[in-house]
Amino acid sequence: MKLLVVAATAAEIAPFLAQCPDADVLITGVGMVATTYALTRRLATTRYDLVIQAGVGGSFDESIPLGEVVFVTADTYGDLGAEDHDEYIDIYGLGLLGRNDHPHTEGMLRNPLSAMHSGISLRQVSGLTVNTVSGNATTIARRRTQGCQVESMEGAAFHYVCLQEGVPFAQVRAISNYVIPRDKSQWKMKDAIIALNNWLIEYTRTA
Ligand SMILES: O=C(O)c1cccc(C(=O)CC[C@H]2O[C@@H](n3cnc4c(=O)[nH]cnc43)[C@H](O)[C@@H]2O)c1
Repeated sequence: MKLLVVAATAAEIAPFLAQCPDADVLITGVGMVATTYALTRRLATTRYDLVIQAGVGGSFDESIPLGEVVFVTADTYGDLGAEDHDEYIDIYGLGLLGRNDHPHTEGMLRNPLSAMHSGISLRQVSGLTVNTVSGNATTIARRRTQGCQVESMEGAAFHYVCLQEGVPFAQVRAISNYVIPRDKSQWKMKDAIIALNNWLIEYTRTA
C-alpha cells in the first residue's frame, strides 16, 4: 500500500521518523493554510492509497483520557464566519457556503469510511479546526456548542483537500490537552507524542 504520513510539525512524529526513515512523509507546517498548500502540492504529483494525518490535539470531552489516540472521522471549521457583537455566525449561517456543498455534508467534512479503514480500531470522534487555539471561557463555551469532541489547527483542511482529490484518508490524533482556559502546565504533550507514534509505527508496520 502506498502510504503518506502528514504532520504539522516534525516534532509530533519524531519517533516514527527515527524508526521508519524511508517512510513517505510530508511536514506541512501548522494551520489550515500551510496544510492546504503543502498537501495539495504533493497530491498533484503523487497518488497514494491512503494519507494519514498524525498529530496532537485538544479534547472538549474530558472522558477521553489524555494520551489516548483517536480517529477523527468528521471535521469542521471553528472560526470561519463572522462575529455579530457577542454572537458568532458560522460560514453556513452567513449563507456563504451551503451545508451540503461538496465536499461538505451537513456542515461537516466527513471521511467516507471504507474497508480500508477497518484496521484503525480507535475511538471515532468529530473534530473542530481553529486558527486560534481555544483559551478563554467565552470562546470555549461557544465552540462547545458546535458539538465536536476534539480541536486541532489542521484537521478540516486535511479533510477538505483529501475529499476534493478523492484520496482515502485518516486523521489520527493523540490528545495532548483538554480544551480549557489556557494552562500549558496541564498539557501532556510528551505522553501524547509517544502514544501517537507507538500507534503510527504499529499501524504502518502492518498496513
Ligand atoms: O503554546 C501553545 O499555546 C500551543 C497551542 C497549540 C499547539 C501548540 C503546539 O505546540 C502543537 C502544535 C499542534 O497542536 C495541535 N493542538 C494541540 N492541542 C490543541 C488544541 O487544544 N487546540 C487546537 N490545536 C491543538 C494543533 O493542531 C497544532 O498543529 C502550542
